[in-house]
Amino acid sequence: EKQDPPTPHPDAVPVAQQTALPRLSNYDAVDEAFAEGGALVDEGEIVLDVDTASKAAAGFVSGEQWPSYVAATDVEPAAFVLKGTNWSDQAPESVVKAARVASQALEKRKEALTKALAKKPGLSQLEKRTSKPRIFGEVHVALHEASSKTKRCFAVGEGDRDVDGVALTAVHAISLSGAPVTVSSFGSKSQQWRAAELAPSDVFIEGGAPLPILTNGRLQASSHKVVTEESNDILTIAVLWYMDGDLEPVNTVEWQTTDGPIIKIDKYGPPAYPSNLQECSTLEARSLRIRARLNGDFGSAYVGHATRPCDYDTFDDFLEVACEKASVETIGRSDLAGDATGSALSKADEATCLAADGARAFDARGNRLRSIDDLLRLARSQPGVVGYPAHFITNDNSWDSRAAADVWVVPATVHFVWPTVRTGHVTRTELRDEITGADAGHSSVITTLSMRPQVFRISQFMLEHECEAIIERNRPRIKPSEVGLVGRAGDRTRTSTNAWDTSSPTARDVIGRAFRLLKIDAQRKLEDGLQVLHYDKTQWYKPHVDYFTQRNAGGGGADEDAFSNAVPIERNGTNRFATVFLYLNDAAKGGETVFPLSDTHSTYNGGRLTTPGTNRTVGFIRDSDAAWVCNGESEALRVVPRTGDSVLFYSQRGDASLDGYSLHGSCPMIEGEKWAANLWVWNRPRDEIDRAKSKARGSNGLSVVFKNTGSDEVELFWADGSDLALQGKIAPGQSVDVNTYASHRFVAKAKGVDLGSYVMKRGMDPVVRIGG
Ligand SMILES: O=C(O)CCC(=O)C(=O)O
Ligand SMILES: [Fe+2]
Repeated sequence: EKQDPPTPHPDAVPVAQQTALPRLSNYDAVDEAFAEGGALVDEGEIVLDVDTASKAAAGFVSGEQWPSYVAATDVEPAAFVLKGTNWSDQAPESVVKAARVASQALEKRKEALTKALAKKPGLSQLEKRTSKPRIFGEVHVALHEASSKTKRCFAVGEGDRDVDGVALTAVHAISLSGAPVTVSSFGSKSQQWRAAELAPSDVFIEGGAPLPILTNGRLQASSHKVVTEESNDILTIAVLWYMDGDLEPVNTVEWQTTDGPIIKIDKYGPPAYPSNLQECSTLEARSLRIRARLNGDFGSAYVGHATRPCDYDTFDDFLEVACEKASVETIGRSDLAGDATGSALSKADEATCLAADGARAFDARGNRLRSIDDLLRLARSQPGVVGYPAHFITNDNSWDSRAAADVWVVPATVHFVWPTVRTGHVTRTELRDEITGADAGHSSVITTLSMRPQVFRISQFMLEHECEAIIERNRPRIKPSEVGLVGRAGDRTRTSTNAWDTSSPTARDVIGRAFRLLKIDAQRKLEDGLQVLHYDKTQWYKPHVDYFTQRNAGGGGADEDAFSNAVPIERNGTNRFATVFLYLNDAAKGGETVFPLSDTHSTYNGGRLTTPGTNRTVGFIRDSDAAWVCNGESEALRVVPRTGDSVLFYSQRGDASLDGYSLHGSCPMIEGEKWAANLWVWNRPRDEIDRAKSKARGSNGLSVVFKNTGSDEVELFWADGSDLALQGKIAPGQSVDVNTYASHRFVAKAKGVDLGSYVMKRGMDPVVRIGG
């Protein structure tokens, strides 16, 4: 389903053309046109004949300057806006009457509309900023000639300085032939078209945008698209009310009055309201494209909006408004979820957009934005059309335009996720710590490798000597890898060996850098420490996901409920969020990190291996497919290890839902050896799993040391039914630690001869001596 472009006003006129717009100088000419044409005006029923309306429109277009209102576009619809304390004295009678009908209809519905609006997301904060409750009225008149197919009327209000306004519009569409017309209105929040049949005295009412959509610095209440018979000219008279900061206005609303000075409205011109910021008083004030990084699939929330930084007095106001608006546009949109389940993004609406709660904003290169000045600097650096950056109004449907934004807002409780933009997209980033200055000068290049799952190569993430230091420290410490909540020796899906490095100085440096890459404040409880991995020839790691599900957290034998808090999208849920995977050497051949479900498959839709499994079978993949994704025929993304590079991928989408597409593994080593390390970073502190882990250990899990007390090398096997799975080789005098379970059985051999069989029991001596 094709999306409408984000906020940009479809009539957005490039600056160069704006100055060419005609201005009306003489209202009398308009009025005369109406009068001469013999407008038929009755109470409650207003009919203009085509000739009258056309003349009026022509009058608008050919005029020069007209005080207290502006004017017309040179393209259809011919439109004008009436505004100011005395506009009703100036407007043609017919327009005044029609506007009054519309406004009265609005008045009748006021209570219901404001109640409905109060329930909408984003308005809960309104009270906080309530200043003096005021309601402004404004009338938009547009003539839609019969010849055009698309007839639109935009009710565009003035920018609300503190951008918390609520707008309501009523449209009175008058068919000039007297036949009923259909008016469709596009709800800026619902993002849906609503249609109504209008008889001449009917008024179509729309509860307007609860949050501002600033278009050219204006509050766009709603846009009305008029659909009618081709042979029918239409005059639309839209009455726009906008309320400043109060949902229950105490004033009586008089549609035809506004307090405050006469304000010149120039539909495409500079804002008519005062701003503390000089920047806002010029046409050069640019909008920024705002998106929330809430849905990760396809790279980003490609629903976004534009706003001008100069319209905000404080950065926190900007953040709150931009974030709530972007969130509202994203949440509940199943079409943005993009996964097999099609489940809408929803839980993230619990996330708050208040800076004080931890909401933040970043530019597209991951730089944290902290002030209006930061925003203005960014806006000034944008090429393109004033008001709308050129790439924002493009028809180009490519991922670039859909997935790009100037500002990425991140509500509190979720994390920044690097915009993927498109495969091959490159960003350079500084990994310096803003506070301590650590890693100054260390910049890396981030290249998008896959949109779904979200995978990036970070080149030059580590220096060569750091890689060497980590290898050398851990070479003597590695032992057969553990998988799962309580490591299960003997899990044959993983044949590499590993060691945990949580504290060496190099490990700490690298972990700090990884947090800076992720834009998360470093915290021990958010990481698992560096896990160093070593693969010898033929060793591999079957594709899996790095996050825990209630199923895999059980560790195959541990309490199934051991870890019940594994749904990160739930309140306080925590799980692995991102993996920063480090390549410590160039693997000679094989050993690529493979992503079987990556969108790099040309047969992605409907092809082999394109579903992320089900909730209970996350990461499920047949052995034959696991082998297939590693051979050349498959187009699965395979990341070739390169010394010092890292691959970053996310196990959670931007709204903190788990992403089954993050399935990945290590292809078997064909030649040489592979040294690598992973850092798993959680979305919230991992206390919960630590508790679950000790509970599991306490019930069924055991930690046992197998010590070779003989003089021959011992091979230790885990007996999986009748299969023997090699766990590792133990040199004479050496030992290995194994995490296992009561009732599991191990077999030791030397030179192919059985030395013994050992059944694990609770309360057993944790040191098992083999041989000698
Ligand atoms: O070795 C690799 O390339 C992947 C390892 C992995 O998936 C992990 O450590 O979780
Ligand atoms: Fe993994």
